[in-house]
Amino acid sequence: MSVNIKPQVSDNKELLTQIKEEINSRNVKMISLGIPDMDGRYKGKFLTSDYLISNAVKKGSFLCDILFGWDITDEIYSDNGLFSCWGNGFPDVYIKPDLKTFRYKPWGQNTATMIGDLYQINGELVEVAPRTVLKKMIERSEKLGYQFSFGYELEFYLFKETDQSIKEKDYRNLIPATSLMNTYGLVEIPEVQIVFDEITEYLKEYGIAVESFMYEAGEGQFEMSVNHSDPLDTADKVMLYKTAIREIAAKHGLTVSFMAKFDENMSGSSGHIHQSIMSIDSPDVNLYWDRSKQGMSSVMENVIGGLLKTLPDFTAMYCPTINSYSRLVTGSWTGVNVTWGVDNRTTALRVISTDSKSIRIENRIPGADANPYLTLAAFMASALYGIENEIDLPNRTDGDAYVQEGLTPIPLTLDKAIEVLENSEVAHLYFSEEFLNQFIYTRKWESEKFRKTVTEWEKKRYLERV
Ligand SMILES: NC(=O)CC[C@H](N)C(=O)O
Repeated sequence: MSVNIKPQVSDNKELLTQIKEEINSRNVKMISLGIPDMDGRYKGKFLTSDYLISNAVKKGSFLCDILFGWDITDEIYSDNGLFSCWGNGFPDVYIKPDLKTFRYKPWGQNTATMIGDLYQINGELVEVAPRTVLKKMIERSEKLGYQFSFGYELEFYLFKETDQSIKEKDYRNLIPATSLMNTYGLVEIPEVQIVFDEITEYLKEYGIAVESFMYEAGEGQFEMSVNHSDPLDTADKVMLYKTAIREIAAKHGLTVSFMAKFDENMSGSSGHIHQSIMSIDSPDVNLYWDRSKQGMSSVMENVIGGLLKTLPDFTAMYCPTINSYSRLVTGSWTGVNVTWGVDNRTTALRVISTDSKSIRIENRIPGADANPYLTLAAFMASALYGIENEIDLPNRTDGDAYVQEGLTPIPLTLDKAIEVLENSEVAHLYFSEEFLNQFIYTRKWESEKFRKTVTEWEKKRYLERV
């Protein structure tokens, strides 16, 4: 929830009054109203504040359902059986704003943002929309009495480039914002510091708390985390955070990349997820802590059991692009096998069991390129599966998980990950058929596009040799 809106208010009438006050006092002219698409990107329309208040808050804002009919480059999918396709004539759907998400945009041109839910004209929620998918998973967890809490770490690269210069250079020889590898370095570089001062200041006013930033293990790579919150709020924040950093960096002539592995010689960009579970009845009690043991509870053991059992099933959601898999390599600080450990950064799951409040599980598989609504839904499905079936705690891995024998690898290509997801019983128990079909189709499409591509690597390797 935005800091602009008083958090305790849940009544729509009162929220609307506050939004009107914000619009007037800050002279907001345009409001971007959007939803996450299948890749977790913020898509929708800019509405005038007058139109939003007089019309769209009640009736929603209409747009073509093509948002789920094309890929990341806006190329239209060819299957006429999809939710959105030529065969259906691309009808309208509408976004109904979630009033709690209103945020004044301090770096904008008298603008604010809102996120909504996507409905069909008949009033039904769009089943394939990622925010619908996550909301349904939340409903399911709440019915069982669980309130999930998530924090999100994101790594990204900053380049001294614009969209135009990157195109002109044909994506080669991009200049990083810092050209020295200096992980955890505390040397202040004024031109970088200014950007991060602005980002943290603006994000704070925007209602997205960021505690720190650091130089990561790549030239021009940084890490900045989104503080923990409930699943929907976290996913909303991650989507807006990515958009915000992109916009603020662009003001300084910089381009941000959340690609999982932009260069094989540089560190990958992760989207590590930190997670714990509270009881709905006592939201301050972390159910992962067992007081009598001064450590991990049986709920936490079951969750780890469920997560490990289904890590391969959901790898396609944690690593959704062709490029995601170039990040998953030995020694890259990411998990590559189905393992858990205590404060072990070589395993897929890292248990952080400091104290009764902050005991949690870090999932180190997801990349920064993943859709946060789907990574959180997948995480929740695995956790609920573990709890509902009382899955035993698997053996823990100590030491270097990259070199130990007998460990099961997670799927290491998109094709493999799609195949496992398609055959997953658990996925079909926790996600709707309509969503799974759409998601799997879109990932197969990515894979097929790549299969037909001749890469630079292939040319350099084979051209005059074979
Ligand atoms: N902060 C870290 O642990 C490094 C993570 C690593 N860059 C990854 O891609 O997973």
